[in-house]
Amino acid sequence: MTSLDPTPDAGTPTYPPAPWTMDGQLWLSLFRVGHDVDERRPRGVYGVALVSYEEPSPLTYSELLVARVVKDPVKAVSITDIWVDSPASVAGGRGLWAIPKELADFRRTSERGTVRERTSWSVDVDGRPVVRARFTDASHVVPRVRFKGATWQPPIDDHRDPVTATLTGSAKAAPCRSAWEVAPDGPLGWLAGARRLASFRQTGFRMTFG
Ligand SMILES: CC(=O)CC(=O)O
Repeated sequence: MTSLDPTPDAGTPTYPPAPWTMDGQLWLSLFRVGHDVDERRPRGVYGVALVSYEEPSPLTYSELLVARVVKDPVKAVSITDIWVDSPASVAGGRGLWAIPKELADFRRTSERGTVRERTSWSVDVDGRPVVRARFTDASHVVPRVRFKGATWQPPIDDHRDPVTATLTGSAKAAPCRSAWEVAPDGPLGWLAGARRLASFRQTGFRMTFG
């Protein structure tokens, strides 16, 4: 895998060139936020996902992201908040696609029975909780389905214009049970009172992004 140094500055982590073909697993819940939070976070439905990017992905890391669907100027998902535990992923996400990644600490434990799997996640920033979440699912027994979509991100850092990126892939996907605790005084405190609508798990996804 070749790497790109996004700027001539020493100190910026190198990252793989786009597109990234990523393998992993994902846990997603949809929440309805009943009030406008700020300009980037109007009232509406938000997806909150925990993702584990695994071998043979060109970068392996854990991720917490919050996103909503936008229709203008394109129909796409726009990520409002995102943390990962890989400095190279932060640099690549920001440099290639204007995805506003920051660093956090992640812990995940999983227990698999004959059919069901139970997974717990915790995410902290600077030693302070952001979210805790628990899931129970059986997605590893369902057939694989294809998905495709796009992200649209307003400019950050050195970007002058919004950035759109496409994604296509497949995964075993099924509804799951979830329980979330969002730290009310943490960076996602604006989600703390939101109503959970549904939860899904993707096992064994492979997607090409960008
Ligand atoms: C390719 C990516 O940037 C995926 C992600 O980390 O959100």
